[in-house]
Amino acid sequence: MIEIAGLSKRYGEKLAVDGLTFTVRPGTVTGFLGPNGAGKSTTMRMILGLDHPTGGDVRIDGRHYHELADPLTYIGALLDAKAVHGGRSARNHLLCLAQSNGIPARRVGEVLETVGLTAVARKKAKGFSLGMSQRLGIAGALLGDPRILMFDEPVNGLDPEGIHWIRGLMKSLAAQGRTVFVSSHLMSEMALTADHLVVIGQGRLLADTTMADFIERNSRSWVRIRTPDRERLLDALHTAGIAVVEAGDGLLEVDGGRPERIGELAARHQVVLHELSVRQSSLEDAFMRLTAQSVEYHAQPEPAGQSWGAHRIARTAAGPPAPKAAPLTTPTTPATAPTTTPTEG
Ligand SMILES: Nc1ncnc2c1ncn2[C@@H]1O[C@H](COP(=O)(O)OP(=O)(O)OP(=O)(O)O)[C@@H](O)[C@H]1O
Repeated sequence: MIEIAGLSKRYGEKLAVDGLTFTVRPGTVTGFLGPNGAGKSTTMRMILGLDHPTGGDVRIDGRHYHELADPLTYIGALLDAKAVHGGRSARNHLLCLAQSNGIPARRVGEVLETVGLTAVARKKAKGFSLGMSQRLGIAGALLGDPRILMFDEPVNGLDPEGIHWIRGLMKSLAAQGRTVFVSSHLMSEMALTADHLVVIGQGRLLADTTMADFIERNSRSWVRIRTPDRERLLDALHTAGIAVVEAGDGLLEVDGGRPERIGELAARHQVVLHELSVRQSSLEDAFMRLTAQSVEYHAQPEPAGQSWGAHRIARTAAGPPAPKAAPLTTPTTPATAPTTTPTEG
């Protein structure tokens, strides 16, 4: 277990980590998400005692990192895949780590096998691709057979087979009851791997919740309609008490995922439909909404409005709700209230 309490880190004027409190528990993969510069790596460095906190506390199974004898046997980490002496072979690099942590040399062969580097074990690390270096870093993390594993952006540089492999590895480590803490800035990646999510932005905690809860709160669907009989359909929808928004390009949208009622209503009023489709918001969109205020480096202005930024049609009695980002901090227990409000009877 990793316990983080009121953790802060200041670099001069920059408050990189700002009062973070959360716990990473065993038996699950916990995804650590945040946009670039959010403070993920700084937090991970403080967990490993590589950076000194300005305030707060980090404990690994109840102890500070520097209090751990043979720390690699408690917590294994991959922070920077290229932080390896390039002149050493993969095998020698791991042997040095093993010797300094009281780990038997036979583990070196085992972890090289696990990460698929046996064939290049005697090659110098400086010749490794980023993907091979990631695998070597993961081998180093696994070396001491630790109960806690921490990976900073582990899929970086891996090919699709490698990405598939690392997902499986993380899940199997968690299934063995280990604590697995993995950072990413890709929600879509975490959705496939993590059971729990800790989201930060500009060093602050934005969400600490289960993946299932995040999906339940943020999975929205709506019905998209294209019709040449726009006015007649609007009248019919209005009379039926169904709220609708105009989404530009002549498109109409109704919150919720029940196209049957709209299709039947259109048929009753002899309205021609050119499109009636159910659309689903992506978790990546939800993550971007959650962190929108805390993105440090914008490559370009905010993208032109998703449909829900579209203006509501004045004649509707009650339009569908604006999208809700997850609350600033969410409980670890599943939520009961869905974010989508039904718009029709
Ligand atoms: N040694 C340092 N000196 C000064 N500022 C630093 C230092 N390390 C990190 N920072 C700053 O602290 C903030 C958090 O950086 P950090 O690398 O922890 O973010 P991150 O979430 O890991 O980002 P990324 O996803 O881009 O790796 C950034 O603004 C960064 O510029």
